[in-house]
Amino acid sequence: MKIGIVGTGMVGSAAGFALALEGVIERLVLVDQNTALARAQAEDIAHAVPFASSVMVDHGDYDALSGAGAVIIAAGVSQKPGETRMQLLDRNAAVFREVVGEIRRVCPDAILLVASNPVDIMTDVTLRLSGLPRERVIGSGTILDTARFRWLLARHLGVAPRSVHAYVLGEHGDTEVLAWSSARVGTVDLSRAAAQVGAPVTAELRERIDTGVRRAAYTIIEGKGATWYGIGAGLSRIVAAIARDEQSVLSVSGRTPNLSAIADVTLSVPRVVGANGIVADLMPDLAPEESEALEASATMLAATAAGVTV
Ligand SMILES: NC(=O)C1=CN([C@@H]2O[C@H](COP(=O)(O)OP(=O)(O)OC[C@H]3O[C@@H](n4cnc5c(N)ncnc54)[C@H](O)[C@@H]3O)[C@@H](O)[C@H]2O)C=CC1
Ligand SMILES: CC(=O)C(=O)O
Repeated sequence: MKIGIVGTGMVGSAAGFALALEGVIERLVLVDQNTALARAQAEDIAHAVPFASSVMVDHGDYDALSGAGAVIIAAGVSQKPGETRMQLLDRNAAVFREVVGEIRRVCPDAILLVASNPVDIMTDVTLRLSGLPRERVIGSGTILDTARFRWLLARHLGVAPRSVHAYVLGEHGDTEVLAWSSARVGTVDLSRAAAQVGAPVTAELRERIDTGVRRAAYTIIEGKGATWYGIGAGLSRIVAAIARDEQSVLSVSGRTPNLSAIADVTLSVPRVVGANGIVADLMPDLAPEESEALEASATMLAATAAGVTV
């Protein structure tokens, strides 16, 4: 599969690097309004290929995306220290009005994979700008928050993150919902598993992990200006699910027609992802307070998206 990346700053280049190492695609094309940057990133990533795979890495203008099966959009501005994701909305919506039209002109059938923030709103904007069916417009959503949740739980429990099955739902942002009640270790309910490995889940631990997940971007941006490795790997994971038609369950953002009382809202729940994009949604059972928090997140996202004219 040929994959395009539009926006080759920290996030786009990290995704490209992860894809080059993973090697599940055949071709990678990098596009940026800063053509010197796209060229340099492509050359640098290409120099990693001989160590890992045989992905063909190029840069180019939009026409070079022709034939791409999926295009990652990581163009636009990112948060400065202290800034929220939502504060990027107007600037990134303006970028997307240009970028989505160009991608659609060249590769009308490509799946669009949105990373730019606020990612749920940008995914909704992309869906409306592109006119694509909902299954072909995917936001990275809470794939990164879910990884952060699993990482912190795994460290506490002393098990591999891959053996922790837990999801973050709703917004990729301040109102996100950690689904503690449906978390499992192997097949065992989290609190019973925690008791069995001698690492109980206390209220203090829940508070610490909740803050660690919800505030991760802020603390990393404070320390190094941006986040890129986690999301780069997450984007590569979503592309792999598409390229290999895996039908893997991933927490990604997409238009959701049937979430409680809200008719149409773009947010994350676990979804089955394969060659055609989002194939099905898999809503976990939630505790009442988690359902309430998810509804609040959805209400905020639906109202914010409705305020953006495309
Ligand atoms: N979804 C997630 O989990 C995450 C999302 N992000 C978001 O990803 C986005 C990119 O972040 P970074 O790579 O750190 O920013 P960056 O500033 O390093 O890169 C953005 C790139 O977009 C390019 N660009 C801007 N306008 C463009 C246009 N009209 N056409 C083509 N290219 C254009 C710029 O030239 C720049 O190279 C931000 O919105 C950031 O908040 C960042 C981390 C995690
Ligand atoms: C920046 C961002 O959205 C994140 O690292 O979660």
